[in-house]
Amino acid sequence: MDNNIIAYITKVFTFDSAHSLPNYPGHCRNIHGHTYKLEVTVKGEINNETGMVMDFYDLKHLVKEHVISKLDHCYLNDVLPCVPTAENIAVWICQLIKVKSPSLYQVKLWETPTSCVEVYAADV
Ligand SMILES: Nc1nc2c(c(=O)[nH]1)N=C([C@H](O)[C@H](O)COP(=O)(O)OP(=O)(O)OP(=O)(O)O)CN2
Ligand SMILES: [Zn+2]
Repeated sequence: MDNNIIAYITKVFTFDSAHSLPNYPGHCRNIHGHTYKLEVTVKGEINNETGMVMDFYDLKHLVKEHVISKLDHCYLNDVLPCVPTAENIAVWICQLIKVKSPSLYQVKLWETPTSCVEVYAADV
């Protein structure tokens, strides 16, 4: 394969967390839980020797160690320094991963099966 070919690889995770949205004009101001689905995308050149942008194994362990372990079965209001909306959680995750992996491209966070947010590493 020629070098310099760019690809985007994505690893998918789930975690269960509780949160509440203070001052929200509805029942989401009460503590409730979600099974969040997290999609982490890394962009890079396909390495000629490995045939990979990044080993899925390495991406999995990076995200589990630095993100999932901090959020799973936790009360997000106690973890994040801001209101734990889907948007803020995704930005927080994106910043954490970007420090560890500069080739991070995008974080997509599903709060419910019908509600998601996308944050691009270039924007945080
Ligand atoms: N922009 C945002 N809006 C809302 C957020 C958020 O994080 N960002 N969060 C909530 C609630 O926490 C909760 O997620 C409710 O979301 P919603 O999509 O309304 O959930 P439903 O189960 O009611 O979804 P349906 O599929 O439409 O039944 C609220 N808003
Ligand atoms: Zn919620």
